[in-house]
Amino acid sequence: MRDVGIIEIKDVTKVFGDYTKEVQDLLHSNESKDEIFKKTGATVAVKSANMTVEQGEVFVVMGLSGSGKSTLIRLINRLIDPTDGNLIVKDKNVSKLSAEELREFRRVNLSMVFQKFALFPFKNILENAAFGLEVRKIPKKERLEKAENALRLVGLDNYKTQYPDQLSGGMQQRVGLARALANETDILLMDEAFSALDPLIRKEMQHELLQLQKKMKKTIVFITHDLDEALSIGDRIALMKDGAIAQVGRPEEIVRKPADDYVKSFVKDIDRSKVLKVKHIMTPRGNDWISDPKHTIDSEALLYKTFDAFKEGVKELGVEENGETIGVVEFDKVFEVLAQGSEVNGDVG
Ligand SMILES: Nc1ncnc2c1ncn2[C@@H]1O[C@H](COP(=O)(O)OP(=O)(O)OP(=O)(O)O)[C@@H](O)[C@H]1O
Repeated sequence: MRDVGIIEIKDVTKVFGDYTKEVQDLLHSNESKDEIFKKTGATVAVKSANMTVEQGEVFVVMGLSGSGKSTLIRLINRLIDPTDGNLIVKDKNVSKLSAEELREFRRVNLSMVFQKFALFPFKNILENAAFGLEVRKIPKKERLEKAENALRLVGLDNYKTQYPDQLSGGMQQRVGLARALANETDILLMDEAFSALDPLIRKEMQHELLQLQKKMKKTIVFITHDLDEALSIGDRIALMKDGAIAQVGRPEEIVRKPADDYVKSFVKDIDRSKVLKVKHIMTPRGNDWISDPKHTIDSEALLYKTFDAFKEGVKELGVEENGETIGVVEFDKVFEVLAQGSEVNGDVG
């Protein structure tokens, strides 16, 4: 892990409309987005946002419609220019790049996956997956090879000669993912990438993304308005409200230690056993480790999956990742986490 994040968002504000002195003063005096719009006609899409995305993590940006998620992701690849603040991606200040530098920078570093993306009906799956590379004028042989590798990663290599209308919605979305993976960039920006899929397929895609991520170790910024999705795939989550970031934290922090009443209201009705994973509450294997517990569970398993073992009288489970025991989860801890309510800023750890 690097000392600094791969993406650093520093005091970034985006205002649509004129950034007049009046707007700036209202922002400084912490006036609400609605009031600023009423008084000036300017929309505050992102407000003094600060966050750091670490290399190799799945960083989820979550919030209601209009909270500023899409604007934030578009600021990262500078499809939108910030009104104020700095965006540092891989040590480069993206706001300062010339048009030419920006094009090259995006090509090497950033790929984007959208909810809806154009698959060309007259191109087969392989050609569709290679389309991003075609735009970049990569020679045909090379781009088809890369696209084929990417299709293999998403489990679609057997379908490469099919056409989009022969594939299900979930499979089509995988082609979109393959198209982004074929670019071989370190960073993937995913904007509501699974939101158009029906619930079961969506769960499946979330699972596959995490499996892929274990192999690829990309840095993924994933936007969603769905709390379950955020909790299930995010290493960390930023929750946005009216353009501001209300909290950044690991899933269990968001659920157990909401930073304010807004975050608390977001998480209050969730079934913790179905969103928190074993890895979220385990005690990591330390120097004082004596021996592996007899019974084990996968680190990605949801908490309710521990119930059967605990019902049998087992008191603790070894937590496994890639066949290695990385920690332990005790019955008492699971019980404590499921039994307690969340406390705003409370010390519940
Ligand atoms: N091009 C634009 N011009 C003016 N206002 C805009 C523009 N794009 C976004 N906005 C406004 O900025 C705010 C943030 O929008 P944004 O699309 O980033 O939110 P979001 O959280 O991604 O919402 P959704 O989930 O509905 O896509 C909203 O109030 C929106 O109306």
